[in-house]
Amino acid sequence: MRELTSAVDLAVRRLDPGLPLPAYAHPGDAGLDLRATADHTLEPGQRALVGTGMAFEIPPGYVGSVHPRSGLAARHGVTVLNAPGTVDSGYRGEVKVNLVNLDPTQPFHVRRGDRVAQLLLIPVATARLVEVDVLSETARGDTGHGDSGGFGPHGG
Ligand SMILES: O=c1ccn([C@H]2C[C@H](O)[C@@H](COP(=O)(O)OP(=O)(O)OP(=O)(O)O)O2)c(=O)[nH]1
Ligand SMILES: [Mg+2]
Repeated sequence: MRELTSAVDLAVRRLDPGLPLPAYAHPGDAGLDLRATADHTLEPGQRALVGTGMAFEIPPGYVGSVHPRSGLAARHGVTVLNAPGTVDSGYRGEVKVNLVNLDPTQPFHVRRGDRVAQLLLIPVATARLVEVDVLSETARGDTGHGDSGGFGPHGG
């Protein structure tokens, strides 16, 4: 893979100096892996707000997006309850991960230092609302929620 040609500066404060900075596991990865500051046991169906020990200064025009790790979901049924979590650019507190164990039978053990989620830095527009009486016409109009067909090879 070619070297990164562009990256956005992201200020980070380590509230827990014992943990490494969040990092991309591979060049080209979209998410910085976030680690847990403490041990947690999640019984089936249980959730926990897991500290990451990191506070960020998300640049204006961006949002920090807290995503699940697909390996945790596939192997253990563990995901981020509010996925994707929204870290506002004005937020200066510790980023926390609302981790939930959806496995019906197996408890899940988080250990300090485990990578529990990933943070994506995503451009986001701020809307300036313009109230109107009529919206512009389109081919779709107001159809949605499956109006174009269901699932399956033939569109259902
Ligand atoms: O997964 C997440 C989601 C949010 N936050 C922090 C950063 C974010 O800026 C703040 C508020 O999040 P959000 O707007 O999603 O929550 P809310 O329920 O609307 O709370 P508030 O009224 O404080 O905005 O909480 C996290 O640390 N992790
Ligand atoms: Mg909010």
